[in-house]
Amino acid sequence: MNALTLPDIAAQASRQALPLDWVGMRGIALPILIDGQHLTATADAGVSLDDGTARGIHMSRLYLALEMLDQQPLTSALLRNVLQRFLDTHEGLSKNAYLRIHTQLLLKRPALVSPLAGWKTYPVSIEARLENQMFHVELKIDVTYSSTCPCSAALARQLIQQQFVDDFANTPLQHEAVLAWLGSADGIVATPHSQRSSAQLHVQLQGTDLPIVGLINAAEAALGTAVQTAVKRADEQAFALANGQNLMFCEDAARRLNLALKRSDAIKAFHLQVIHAESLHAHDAVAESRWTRDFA
Ligand SMILES: Nc1nc2c(ncn2[C@@H]2O[C@H](COP(=O)(O)OP(=O)(O)OP(=O)(O)O)[C@@H](O)[C@H]2O)c(=O)[nH]1
Repeated sequence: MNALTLPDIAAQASRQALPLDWVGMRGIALPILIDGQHLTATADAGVSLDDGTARGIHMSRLYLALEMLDQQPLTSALLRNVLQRFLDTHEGLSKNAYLRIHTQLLLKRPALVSPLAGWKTYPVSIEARLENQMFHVELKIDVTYSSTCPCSAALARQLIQQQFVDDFANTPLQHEAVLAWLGSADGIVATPHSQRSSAQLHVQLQGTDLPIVGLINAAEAALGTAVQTAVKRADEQAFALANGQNLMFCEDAARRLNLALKRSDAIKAFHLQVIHAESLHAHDAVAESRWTRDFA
């Protein structure tokens, strides 16, 4: 063997002629560009190995194709080009190509009342595949919000009523006295429980849009109680009002999100899950909803 000739094991014939569904690399570090921001991401890149007699795929070719994602804004068209490069560099070996990108989107969110703002992260996964020449893109996005239990709120209100009856029994009602009572600890003898909650949105996209920020905004608007960033007392009071006006079981949250996602023309189908990390229980309350657009 010539000293300059490197052994190429991948080009050898496989001892067992067997096609494989997915072969590639997981957890490749990568900068990507979304919404004008350079974000740190990891990518899982792979192809099917349809030629069962080939020993292996060419990992370096997939790795190098990912360079296309460095500089250009992430779009559906760019994802498709990367997948096509995977296949072009594996001609005769692979029919299907796969790419998953995991990142944390950073969005600056204004306070509810005060002129402040702060940053919030949203875990996002983008999954693209070119299968039998059909291109598919899916998004997974986590949105965190607050949920106050409507049952607990009703029970608390009943206790407040009872306290009112006790404190004002046989007393002529006077506006000033009632107002003072409402502002005292006796006026709010019980409080409903609320919890930090999370919505996990998994959507299949149609068309050319990659509406990551739009979907997050739509989900937060539908819930009405997104967790906050910078908070002064005026913001906390507005948040208390938002929670009071948006009392939610996990079922309510799932239904609100279902209706909001259906309104997006970019979505072909979705599966959503909401998780209320209960403060009443040591376990979580969970609801799921699926939907597929009817093209009939
Ligand atoms: N197929 C395969 N390659 C692996 C694996 N683990 C590490 N590699 C290495 O990935 C490296 C890159 O493979 P190739 O893309 O075939 O490299 P190459 O032959 O120099 O590149 P080309 O000339 O484009 O084929 C090789 O050094 C492999 O040994 C594995 O499990 N499967």
